[in-house]
Amino acid sequence: MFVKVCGLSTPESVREAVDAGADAVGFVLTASPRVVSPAQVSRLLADVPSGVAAVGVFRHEPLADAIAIARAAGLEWVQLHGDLAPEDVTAVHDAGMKLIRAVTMAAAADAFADWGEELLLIDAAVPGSGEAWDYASMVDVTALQDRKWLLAGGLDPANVAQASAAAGAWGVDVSSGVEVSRGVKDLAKIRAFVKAAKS
Ligand SMILES: O=C(O)c1ccccc1N[C@@H]1O[C@H](COP(=O)(O)O)[C@@H](O)[C@H]1O
Repeated sequence: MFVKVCGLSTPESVREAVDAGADAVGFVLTASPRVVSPAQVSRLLADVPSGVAAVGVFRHEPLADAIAIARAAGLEWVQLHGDLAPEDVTAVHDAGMKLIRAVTMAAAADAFADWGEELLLIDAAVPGSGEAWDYASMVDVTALQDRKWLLAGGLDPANVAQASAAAGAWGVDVSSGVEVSRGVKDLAKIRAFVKAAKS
């Protein structure tokens, strides 16, 4: 199970996620209680080994701005929430970056199709809200069969194993469920989440 831990803003939380076995770490570069600056991300990357994907998270920014900000931060991955078109996937790749394309669980069926992105992420209606949803509703979506896709929204150490199995997800992504309060990560929960997801 691929595990991404998102909304990291301190060296301690980055090190905990990496040591626990996370496959990807996320840095929020858009309006959020978890927002970090590109300069902060550059410093946090010192604790991310080459085998772990470091992802810049954006929502509603113009694509060119997101790419420029991610590049300034030293990131090779972007996670884009908001309205995207298939051409945007090409534009991210043309910029030499990899893409997590984020859609909500209520998106039109076409949004679940393979547009060529590295990973698809299926989230609650409001990203980063900690809101759980009907994960099992994804298990029969034909477009997701044999796809690399991440489940997100309302996951935590207690529900991640059951939720990912119910959805048929290839991986998971978490933010709120590993926090002690909004925007403040709980190191023990990060470790417990990765362990539960990979168990
Ligand atoms: O975490 C945020 O604040 C955020 C803001 C804007 C876009 C995406 C954001 N995070 C993503 O939301 C989910 C985590 O949701 P939850 O908090 O665990 O319910 C994950 O995909 C994050 O990358």
